[in-house]
Amino acid sequence: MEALSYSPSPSPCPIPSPRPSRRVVCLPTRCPRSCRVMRAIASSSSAGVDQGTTMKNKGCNGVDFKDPDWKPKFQKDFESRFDLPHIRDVFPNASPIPSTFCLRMRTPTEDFAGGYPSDEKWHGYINNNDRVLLKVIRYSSPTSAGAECIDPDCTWVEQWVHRAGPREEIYFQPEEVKAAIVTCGGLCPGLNDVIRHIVITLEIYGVKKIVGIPFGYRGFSNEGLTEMPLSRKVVQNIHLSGGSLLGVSRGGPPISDIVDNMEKREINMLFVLGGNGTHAGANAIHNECRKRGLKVAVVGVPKTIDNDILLMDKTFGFDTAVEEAQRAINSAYIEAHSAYHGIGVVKLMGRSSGFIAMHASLASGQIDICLIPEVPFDLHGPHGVLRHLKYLIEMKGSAVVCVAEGAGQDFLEKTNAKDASGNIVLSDIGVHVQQETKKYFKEIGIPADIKYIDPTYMIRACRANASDGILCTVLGQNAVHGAFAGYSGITVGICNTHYVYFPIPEVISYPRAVDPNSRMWHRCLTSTGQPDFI
Ligand SMILES: Nc1ncnc2c1ncn2[C@@H]1O[C@H](COP(=O)(O)OP(=O)(O)O)[C@@H](O)[C@H]1O
Ligand SMILES: O=P(O)(O)OC[C@H]1O[C@](O)(COP(=O)(O)O)[C@@H](O)[C@@H]1O
Ligand SMILES: [Mg+2]
Repeated sequence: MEALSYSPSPSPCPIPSPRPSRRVVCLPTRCPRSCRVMRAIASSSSAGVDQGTTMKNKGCNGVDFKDPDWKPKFQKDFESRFDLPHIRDVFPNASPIPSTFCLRMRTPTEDFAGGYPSDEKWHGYINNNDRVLLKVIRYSSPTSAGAECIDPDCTWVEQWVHRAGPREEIYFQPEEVKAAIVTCGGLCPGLNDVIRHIVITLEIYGVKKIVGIPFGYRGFSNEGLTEMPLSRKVVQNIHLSGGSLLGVSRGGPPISDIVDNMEKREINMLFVLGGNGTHAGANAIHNECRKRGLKVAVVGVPKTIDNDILLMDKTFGFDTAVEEAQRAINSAYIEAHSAYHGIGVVKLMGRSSGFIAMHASLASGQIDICLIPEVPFDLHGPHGVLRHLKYLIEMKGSAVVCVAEGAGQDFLEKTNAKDASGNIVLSDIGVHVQQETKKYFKEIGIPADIKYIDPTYMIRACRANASDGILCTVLGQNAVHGAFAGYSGITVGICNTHYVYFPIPEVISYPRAVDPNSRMWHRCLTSTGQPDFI
């Protein structure tokens, strides 16, 4: 094959045409989407930032920046938002007992007779007042790359969240606990690892009654689905395979029915593994339990390979999914590279967030065009994707496109269909890109060999890799610690490499998305060499 000289982009500049820099100028949480993306349009040379009249004086959290005390007020508000709901809020007289969690276990037959591990002191407890910094960069200017500012001057405001871990005092007697685990939504690598570690940790606390709820929230309906007794023995090897031991589902009964069912089964600790929808459900269950005066701890573990949960470094399974996507991308690359004028198209998951596509493209280094829902593009026209594909075929003989499932939905006919959970059923952008590419090359009279690969379910049905396995372990353990500490309506996450608890509403107020002005997206663009497609 003749070697062609290749410059990654038709423009003289290898990086796509300069965009106006975008700054998120308010705290993401609690901001409506319109406000959240309110941005300072600053020319890259401009030191000053025109934040628009709204942001000049009033932030989207309703903060009046003219008020000299806005900062302490903001911090107070932040603290109350991130305060963790606790059993004591409903049962003020609930008194704690010393923790039964101890890592220095003795052989059960000797010192374990009472059901608890050794009573030897283990000084590894978390203090209730321990905190983790949510934001760790002190931006000196709103024009600093990636600056997330609260006020127009980008003032440094410490934002602390609660540290996760075992407490010295607990609010549940282990022998009175009936713990249930439920996995909802789509699959994700690592679900079994989390289940395993929740069960193991519960047993270390001394809990004997542990059950799995089959097939997500549906398992709480009266559909004849029986709960699955869980123990260390049952879960010992479940992490060796993907999927969920308990099964998953979308949809399910109303919240009041779920809580009725929990009451009937006497469940007073519920561990909920799922994404945005599942967490909305978990929070509603938590509120319903409070309304009914039930002493129940509801704790979430965020599960989404889309990585679209707010405030966390990442969610479990994401790394595995990205790694697994490499296989599909590499196959597409080999197919494309081996064919005469070969074009590979790979569709990856990502309903509204393009994290998997972006990270997989970046990791592979084999993608020429990455299309994600957050970045609009034209397929046709002088700046469209197809024109660029022609350029790539002429210049280097092959090309590989990675498209996230939620990208380019405007080009497709809307089905208006929803799945059982109420999520919009998307049309297939991968097939569309494939078909339009075929048509385009036929029209312009250039032969092209287009191969479409859709590894959608393969990347989420696999077993967690080692680093996700460890993440799942820590999250699962911390979920149990949170419940025993008396918290409810919380979820657990990794934040700046530390493990923390968040009140559920703070992490699901909207799906986390790729910022098209982030340095990561720009890194992806430098890797693909793609221009703007608008
Ligand atoms: N707003 C909501 N309130 C209560 N339950 C919800 C809500 N949205 C979704 N659910 C329930 O959560 C479960 C999982 O939701 P789904 O959107 O399918 O997955 P994910 O949790 O991964 O986002 C389903 O059983 C669904 O019925
Ligand atoms: O075919 P299913 O089960 O609806 O799953 C498809 C969906 O799963 C996801 O990967 C993850 O969705 P959830 O977080 O809601 O499970 C989406 O990107 C995708 O649209
Ligand atoms: Mg979801």
